[in-house]
Amino acid sequence: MELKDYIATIENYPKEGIVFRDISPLMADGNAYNYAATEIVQYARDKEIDMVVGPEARGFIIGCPVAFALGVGFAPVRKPGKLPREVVSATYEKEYGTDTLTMHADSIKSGQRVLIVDDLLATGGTIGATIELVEKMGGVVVGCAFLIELDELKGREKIGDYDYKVLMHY
Ligand SMILES: O=P(O)(O)OC[C@H]1O[C@H](OP(=O)(O)OP(=O)(O)O)[C@H](O)[C@@H]1O
Ligand SMILES: Nc1ncnc2[nH]cnc12
Repeated sequence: MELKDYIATIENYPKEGIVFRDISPLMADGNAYNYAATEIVQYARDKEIDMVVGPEARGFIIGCPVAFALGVGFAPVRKPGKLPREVVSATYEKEYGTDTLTMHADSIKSGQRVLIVDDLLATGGTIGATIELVEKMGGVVVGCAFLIELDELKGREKIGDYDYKVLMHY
């Protein structure tokens, strides 16, 4: 299946100069959605994953079906103020200023093997902070999977030597 047929490209959204890659046509097509999630499940199958972790909001869309298919739990990464119990936090640099992500402090047990799933890798700030959060709780990041990588933004550098899988490059 040619997954790029299910990605909409919107120029100058949400700001002038940004080329937005929209996954909603892929989500709207049952075969494409199933195919994409299954590709990630196959990547993860032999990694003995204990938990899938995904950043809000689009990381939930692809991370939850992957966790369900693997028969493991899903732990959300959220923006500050959204989780009601004790959290761990990680702050990362954005193009202008900083941003913070949080997870419930008990959402990963020490030694658990974690797959991080998100829709898109851009500058890598989100994946870098998510790896930091998982490791703060003693989790072991055994893989990272994305539908899309925007190669020019070099988010790959934030992943370093961690294993990763991408279904589409732009
Ligand atoms: O590699 P980065 O530069 O960190 O960018 C990638 C992140 O940006 C988008 O999420 P966004 O923060 O727009 O939130 P959303 O999923 O709620 O739309 C995308 O879903 C990734 O999580
Ligand atoms: N160009 C882009 N398209 C869609 N989601 C994004 N998240 C960060 N950059 C993005």
